[in-house]
Amino acid sequence: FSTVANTREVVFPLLKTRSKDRQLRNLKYAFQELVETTEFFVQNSPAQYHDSSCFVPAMGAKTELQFQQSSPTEFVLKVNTSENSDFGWICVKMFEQKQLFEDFVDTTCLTDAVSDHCYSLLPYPGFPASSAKLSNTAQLDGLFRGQPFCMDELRDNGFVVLDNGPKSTTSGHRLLDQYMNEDAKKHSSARTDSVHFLNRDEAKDCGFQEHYETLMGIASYLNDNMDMESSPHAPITPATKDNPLTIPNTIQLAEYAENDFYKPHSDNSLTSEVVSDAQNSDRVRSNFRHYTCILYCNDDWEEEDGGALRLYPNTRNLVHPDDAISDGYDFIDVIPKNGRLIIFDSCNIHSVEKVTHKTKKRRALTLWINRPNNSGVAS
Ligand SMILES: O=C(O)CCC(=O)C(=O)O
Ligand SMILES: [Fe+2]
Repeated sequence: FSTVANTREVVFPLLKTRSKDRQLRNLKYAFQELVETTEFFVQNSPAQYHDSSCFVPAMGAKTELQFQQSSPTEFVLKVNTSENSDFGWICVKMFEQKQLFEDFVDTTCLTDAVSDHCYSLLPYPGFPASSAKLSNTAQLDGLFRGQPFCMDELRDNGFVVLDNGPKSTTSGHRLLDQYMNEDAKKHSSARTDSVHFLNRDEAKDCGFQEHYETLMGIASYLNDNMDMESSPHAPITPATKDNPLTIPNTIQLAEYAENDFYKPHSDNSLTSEVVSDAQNSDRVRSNFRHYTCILYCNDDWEEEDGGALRLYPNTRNLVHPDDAISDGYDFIDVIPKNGRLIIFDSCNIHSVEKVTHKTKKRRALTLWINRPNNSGVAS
């Protein structure tokens, strides 16, 4: 798509058909159906209706759309807005109904506009950490008190492993497994596990309420208990009152079966953009994630079963995750034992080594704690 003054457009190549006339007529009907079935769009006036034009009330009456033939081989969606994000939203709405158009035009150009739009949106900043309505603060206190220097460890080393988190049972694991279907499978070259985002009710239904609340409670605990003075060795700046940690409302359930893996990556990578502020030579971060918290739920997992979490503690400034391996950075292997909880700096590179056991499932519940203020994300 291109920008011409205040008109932005998406050009749809017409698919080759025998009946051009019918194709063009059907495209106009498709657009009318889009306008009629999506409240986001409203027809301009009955008189103009046959022009396939409409407006978008949510964006002010001035944002007008036209959908028309622009050449013998192309149809074009024209949007007269100066706002890139308005244009992006319109493409998203059209994408949601793209089956209306698919038989007549190639909609790939829409996919590009939608993904550009999604990447341009700021990540969601999360809810206040104190909004976690906990029924088990005692449990959380116990978790951290069992390891008196865990806050210092987290601050100074960028990770801490706690072994007294809630444990789960085989019958509970079976309930979690119900969420793993073909849709949950990650068909990606970077990772092959299956994932589902569990909300509070789902966690409760499976008997994982304590797991959910423990994970959700960590951010509030860190806000209250972490030493606000930054240590000279600290790889991470701790949260402060001005830059508190926040939480989402779901936790990721991920399952790895035999041969599943997750290649080295950062949960909050550096983008190729460089911060313009001369005082800060860091590049722009891709999201608000500050700490990754993972709680493992596995029946007797052993080292020889594979599936270790391999964490490279001093790699938060690497742009290319594979450099952690090729440049020989130090790493630790964390065996995903039942009830084990790891908290680490989300910027550090880590991987899940290939699961080698033939039948065991490797389950992990992950919560990403955000720090939206002063995060390094470009605004
Ligand atoms: O399950 C793990 O140990 C790590 C998973 C992970 O890196 C992720 O989901 O981003
Ligand atoms: Fe990760």
